[in-house]
Amino acid sequence: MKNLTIDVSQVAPEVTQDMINKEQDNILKQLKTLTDKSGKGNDFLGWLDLPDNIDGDQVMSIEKTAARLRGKADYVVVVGIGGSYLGARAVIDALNDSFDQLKDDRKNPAILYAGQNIGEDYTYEMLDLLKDKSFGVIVISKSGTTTEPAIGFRVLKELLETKYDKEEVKERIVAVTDASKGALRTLAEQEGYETYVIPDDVGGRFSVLTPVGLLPIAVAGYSISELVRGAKEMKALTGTDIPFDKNPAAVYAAARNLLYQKGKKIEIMVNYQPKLHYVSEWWKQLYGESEGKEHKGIFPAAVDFTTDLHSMGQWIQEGERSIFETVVSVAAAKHRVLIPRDEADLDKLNYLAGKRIDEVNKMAELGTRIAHTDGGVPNIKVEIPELNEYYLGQLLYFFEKACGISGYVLGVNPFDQPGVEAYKKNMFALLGKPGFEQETEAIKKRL
Ligand SMILES: O=P(O)(O)OC[C@H]1O[C@H](O)[C@H](O)[C@@H](O)[C@@H]1O
Repeated sequence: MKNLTIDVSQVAPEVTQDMINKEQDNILKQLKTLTDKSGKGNDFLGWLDLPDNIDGDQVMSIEKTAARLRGKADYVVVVGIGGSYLGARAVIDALNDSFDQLKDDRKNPAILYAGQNIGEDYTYEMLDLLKDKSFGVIVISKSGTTTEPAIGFRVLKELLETKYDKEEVKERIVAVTDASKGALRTLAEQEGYETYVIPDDVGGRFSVLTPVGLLPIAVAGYSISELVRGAKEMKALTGTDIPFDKNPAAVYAAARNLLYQKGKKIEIMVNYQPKLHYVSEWWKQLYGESEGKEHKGIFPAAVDFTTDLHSMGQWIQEGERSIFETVVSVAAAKHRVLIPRDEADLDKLNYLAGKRIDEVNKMAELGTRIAHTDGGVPNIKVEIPELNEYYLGQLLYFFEKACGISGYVLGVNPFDQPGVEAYKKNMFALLGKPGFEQETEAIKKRL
């Protein structure tokens, strides 16, 4: 059975294989601190064991709820922000047909997202679409108090209540939140919604393998047991009993921290499959919130290639040399499309006639990698054999594990996000939220 692989052979001259090997002791020490749960933020390490802890009963319960929503609704809106939607969206978009939402013969509901922005037009247009459609809502918030999903849920709940009676509304809403705390928990209990719990010791950005990710993924029609199986395999492949050079998470953490120390302050995640766009978005939150603190941390950025080679390619090739790339590569495409032969050959493409489009994509990938390393952009390559639930499970858990190790190498607590509160405090002060009177007064003086 194939697995995810990592290739760090193209990170020279800044970082050499020898330097990576020399990091071995430090990295394995941080890995042990992580798995022993003896480091910073150790009350948020429940995600480490999720792949082993999810049992058949939990999977069955989630699948049963998913089947109910699938049976009732043509559209299911996932309401959540940050870690409460990015994991689900990463997996669903990676597996969905690119034109899923435009197909009339879909077997599963179209998944829509709300509460991840406060765009009034976005909200209006979603309500306008759904007003005469059959829809359901999965509302997800660990804290249960985040403003964006609270607004998103309030308007969708109101729409559901105008369309259906109380009992039917209950059948169409599922809440995923804290076991006992928060406004969403209180509301769900008052209204009698079905609920799933986000464990206390799992932070939002590490929650894709809890009902936060699993329920929407199951509603979209994908196998959550395969996803968990992949994560479980990656847990074993990144355990403390695995030698450093065979542990992809250890090697990734070592290489990116060495690059950072050499002045490579920005890591660009690269994909060659548009379906992976939201995997990069999920990864950006995972690494950005985990490492960006104490005025330290690699800035996680992302591009979709070859699309962005025609917009950002110039900067990457010849701009400031403060970047490195991590390419997420998928070895095999799911479908075959051959490039046709053309009599006139005006576009001079006949030399490619009969070749698969993926072959061209792969040569673009290889050519870009060589060009970028030649241009002073070190390259890490992470490869999965194909895009399916199992390998996505491996990929997600790999990045989570490496993030924990990497944050410890950097010396920060990778499992908190105190800085996110600053904008919220100002927004509440500006909006005149009760309890923020002093802040309101102070901020008004600055306007
Ligand atoms: O699930 P929630 O409590 O609504 O939080 C949703 C997101 O917003 C917060 O502000 C945090 O920065 C994120 O880490 C979190 O994933």
